[in-house]
Amino acid sequence: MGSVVDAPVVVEEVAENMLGDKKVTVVFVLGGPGSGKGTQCANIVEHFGFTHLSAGDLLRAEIKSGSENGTMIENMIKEGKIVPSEVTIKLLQDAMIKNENDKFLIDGFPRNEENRAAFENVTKISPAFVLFFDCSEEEMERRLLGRNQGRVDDNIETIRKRFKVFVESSLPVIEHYNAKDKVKKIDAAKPISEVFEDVKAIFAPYAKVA
Ligand SMILES: Nc1ncnc2c1ncn2[C@@H]1O[C@H](COP(=O)(O)OP(=O)(O)O)[C@@H](O)[C@H]1O
Ligand SMILES: Nc1ccn([C@@H]2O[C@H](COP(=O)(O)OP(=O)(O)O)[C@@H](O)[C@H]2O)c(=O)n1
Ligand SMILES: [Mg+2]
Repeated sequence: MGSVVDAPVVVEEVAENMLGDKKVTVVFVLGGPGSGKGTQCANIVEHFGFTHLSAGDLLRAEIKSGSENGTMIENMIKEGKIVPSEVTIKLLQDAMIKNENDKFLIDGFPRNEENRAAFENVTKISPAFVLFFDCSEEEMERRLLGRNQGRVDDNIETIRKRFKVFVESSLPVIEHYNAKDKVKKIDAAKPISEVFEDVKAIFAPYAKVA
């Protein structure tokens, strides 16, 4: 009988950041509700050739499509609660597979530890970095109440609940990545163009080759 020490070690290779046969770059864009994630993602798409995937937009599209999960998602959004990870991850994964780009901004995800761990386990994708828009609740509240997109969750009652969820569930995710030196924090309280100047400096290495 061969000793345990002599036994060949079989290392199972897990291909990191592969989506089918393409290698992808993913940036998580996080920050409280109203911090300007969607606004800045649109700028990044235009200047740096990323594809923007907003978890909230994908969930709202799922409600509109009349999917069997629609009512559950709608109720959770109205309450400011976080939809079960499997639903959101499937939407994000499908969107990345369908798109031929290999650079994605994932906006508003992961919003809690369950989101984060499940995404890592299911996709084996880790973010290149996490862009964190830091903004006071006072300013975010002002922006959300003026957003005027007809959203069922942009009312003061739901906004308060979303702030609480952000502090209790989403900030720990940012802390997790901060401990790995992966967080790039931006002062998001400034005017849109000034915030984008700071964003641009971070994305410079990803500049499109003309
Ligand atoms: N830096 C900023 N200064 C003032 N208003 C902003 C700024 N960034 C975004 N906004 C406005 O605030 C609202 C929320 O922005 P949005 O990008 O939808 O935030 P998020 O996706 O983080 O909730 C929108 O009406 C947007 O036009
Ligand atoms: N990862 C996510 C992202 C959004 N959501 C839900 O979608 C709502 C709106 O998310 P959003 O990212 O569009 O909101 P903003 O931060 O952009 O204002 C959240 O309050 C959650 O109810 C979720 O459940 N899980
Ligand atoms: Mg948004």
